[in-house]
Amino acid sequence: MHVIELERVSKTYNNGLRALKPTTLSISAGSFTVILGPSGAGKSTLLRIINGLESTTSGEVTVLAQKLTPQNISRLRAKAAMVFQQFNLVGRLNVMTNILIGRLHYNPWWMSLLYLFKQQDKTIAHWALARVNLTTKAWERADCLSGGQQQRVGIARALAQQPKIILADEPVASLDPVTSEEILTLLHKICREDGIAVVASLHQVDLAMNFADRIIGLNSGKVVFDGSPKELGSDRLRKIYLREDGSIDENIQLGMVN
Ligand SMILES: Nc1ncnc2c1ncn2[C@@H]1O[C@H](COP(=O)(O)OP(=O)(O)OP(=O)(O)O)[C@@H](O)[C@H]1O
Repeated sequence: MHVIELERVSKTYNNGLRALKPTTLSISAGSFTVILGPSGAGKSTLLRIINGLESTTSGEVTVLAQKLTPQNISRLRAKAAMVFQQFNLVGRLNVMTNILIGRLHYNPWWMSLLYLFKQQDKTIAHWALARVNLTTKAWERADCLSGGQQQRVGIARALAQQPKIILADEPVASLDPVTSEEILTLLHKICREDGIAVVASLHQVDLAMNFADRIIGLNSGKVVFDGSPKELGSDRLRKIYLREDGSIDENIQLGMVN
């Protein structure tokens, strides 16, 4: 079953920049997909379109078998939770309240204004916190946690939405290599055990190779590779990271793949 389907979806920003060329692809339930590509390739644009945070210029987005429309966007957004590079926590609030923010989709707006939550929301938030192994930090201020712990809270907040999809926009870009590996291990475990499809954009090719079922390579808004890590040889990787002037992004270690 496909949880995400894009049919000739494109995006041109108001300044005329064509961030995504017509793209057709689908994502299977419970799969772990990594989007690779140089800076400015359109990775965030693609993720934000799936979540309805960015409008499309053309084409159709279908999430959980329903075409995205202004009428259903907030309901479907609850099922496609986002995880961000900068965690997007409210630093002055404690961890538990940050996780409960994931439940706001399900409550009336006036409850969210007052940070009021139902008992069921609290039960789900406790479960989500345990899922990321941070139960002992429930009442600490979010901005007192390490980067890795803050990202765990970001993942718990996403889980509190009870999503079918997690869209992670460079979830480890602000973390050291060991913590990055831990966070991706956690996302991978959640994907496998809870059957949640994860779509993550990454800059690290080695992590993509280790964790992805499928890699989508974007270059200048165009899908230039779509396959398993095994199929990603150095020639294909070069194609993903090729700049318009013919040079290759120097941060990419082409030796990582055969
Ligand atoms: N709101 C916007 N208005 C105009 N141009 C934008 C906007 N958002 C992104 N862009 C441009 O669209 C292109 C794709 O941006 P996007 O953020 O999707 O790339 P990315 O692959 O996620 O890059 P990075 O790895 O640096 O985050 C870039 O050239 C960017 O400057």
